[in-house]
Amino acid sequence: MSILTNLFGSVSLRKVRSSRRNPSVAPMSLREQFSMNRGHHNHSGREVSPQSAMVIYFGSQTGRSEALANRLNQSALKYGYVCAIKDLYKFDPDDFVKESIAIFIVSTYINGGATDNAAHFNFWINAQTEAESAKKNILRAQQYAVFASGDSKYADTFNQFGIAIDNKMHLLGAKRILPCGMGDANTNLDMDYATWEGSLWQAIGTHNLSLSLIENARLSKRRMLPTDTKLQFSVIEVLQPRSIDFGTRLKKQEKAKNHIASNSVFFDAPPLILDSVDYVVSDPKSAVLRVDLTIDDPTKWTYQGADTLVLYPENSLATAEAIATALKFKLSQYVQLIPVANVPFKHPFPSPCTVQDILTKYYECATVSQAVIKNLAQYSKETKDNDLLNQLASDSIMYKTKVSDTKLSLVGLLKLCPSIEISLEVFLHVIPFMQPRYFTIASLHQLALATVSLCIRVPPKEVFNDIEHHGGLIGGYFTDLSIKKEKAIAYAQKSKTSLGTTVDTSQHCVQALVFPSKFRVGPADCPMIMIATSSGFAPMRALLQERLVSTSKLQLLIHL
Ligand SMILES: Cc1cc2nc3c(=O)[nH]c(=O)nc-3n(C[C@H](O)[C@H](O)[C@H](O)COP(=O)(O)O)c2cc1C
Repeated sequence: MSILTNLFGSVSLRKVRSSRRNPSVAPMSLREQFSMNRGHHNHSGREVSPQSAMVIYFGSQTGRSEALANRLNQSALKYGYVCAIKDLYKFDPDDFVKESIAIFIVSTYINGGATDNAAHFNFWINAQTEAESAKKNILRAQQYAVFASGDSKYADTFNQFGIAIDNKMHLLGAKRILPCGMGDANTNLDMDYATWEGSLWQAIGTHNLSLSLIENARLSKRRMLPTDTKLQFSVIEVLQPRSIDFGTRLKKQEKAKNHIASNSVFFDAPPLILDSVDYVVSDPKSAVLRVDLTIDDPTKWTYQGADTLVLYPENSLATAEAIATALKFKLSQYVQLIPVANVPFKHPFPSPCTVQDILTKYYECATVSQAVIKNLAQYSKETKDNDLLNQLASDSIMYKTKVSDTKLSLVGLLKLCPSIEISLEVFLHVIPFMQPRYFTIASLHQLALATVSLCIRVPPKEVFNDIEHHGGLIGGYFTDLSIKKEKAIAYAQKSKTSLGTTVDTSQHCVQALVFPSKFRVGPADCPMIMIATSSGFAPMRALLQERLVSTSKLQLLIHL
């Protein structure tokens, strides 16, 4: 307790603004200032109200410091304090001098300078002199803390901007709450931040409310997870980020063990654009789709016939909407992921990200396994639903007849058991990640330079129209894409006369990669025998095309 008192004493204000006007009012400590404002949560964040106890300013180029500012805001809310986040781009000196506690979370950029959004704040603070500040009596009552975010690879200018702000604020007479935090993206920025944040709360005098912040989140959330699931990350709601450049950041973070994307191709694969989807076989029992994709940038993308295309499908928007409605998620909400300390972690989706993107791109929402049903059972509020889910989870025959054979989707299951209530955070630990699908390419690059063709076996057409039953994710995915393409063309044609609009392909592009395959044709004079059914025809089409290119005298015998 004496440590706390010491810490607390060291950051107490001599006088806050209101008490300065009235000498008879006793000075308030930082904790008292916070306490005065307890209960007035500012969830929307960035609008700073005059009575805000703490304003968090961030200077960020690619979003890391912005994300850390969100984390601090979230912690403050948990502790019940009024808090606001402000982009330094919107820095207003008139507001600033009235704010009693300012926290800066700032990254350093080129030559140790400010980030772009902090440029005019940097200009302002550099223009302030100690003498002027004393004369005008500004900043003297302000308390501040700085977390500098940088990279020790920039040895000479490591965290220079953050350090400069810390020194200058001190020089201008503001009271330093704790020493400048030194975040290093070259080692473990998250850990550096967590340590600094712990010290900040300790300095503020609240460390008796919890252990450390991340530890606290882990303990409180664990109880809500299914018994055999470990919390790997928590999810916080954030405002639309100023900069979303997760891919770039992730590449730079590759060295940090705990921060590798579960699959980095999510973020930087050059896209293919859907050209056409046709049924080459369509009978009531089975069907084969032929899909032609156009290569967006032929300089970055090449393949050989019969190579493997690794494709990342998406759930339909209708599916995401139905799940969001059933579970009361807000599709347009941005969420940020916070890794739990000391738990090995891989990014399941870019962070920040909208709930819509998470549900459509990064989680498998078509099929439901018995394991998923077992976990969901723990969140059903009505006995009837609970019993049914537990039966489906434990009885394989019942699962087969009611789920597997009927192709019941996650949406269908949520409709069947409407009392399931689950938070987004838990949902994202219960539902499996989206897995890539592998297809043999059925075309030859030399023949069709900008095209990739696929032959895909799918269930019959009709099933795709019903989101409560899945007809295989891939068939539904390509059907959806072709609808989006038709809409984009119709829109472009409608607008063409007045605006000369071209087709917006962004809505019907596909994220995919190529893996080399072992299927190769032998020398041109060597006979080939190929036997295939259904979509097994795909590699043959590619190999035949290759033969066509390599020989002028092709003799073809086809037996159907
Ligand atoms: C072009 C460039 C210049 C940088 N210069 C410095 C520097 O001089 N000192 C430093 O500590 N970090 C430097 N960094 C590292 C960034 O500060 C670090 O990656 C930071 O975490 C980025 O945060 P942000 O996402 O909030 O912009 C630089 C990064 C880039 C890309």
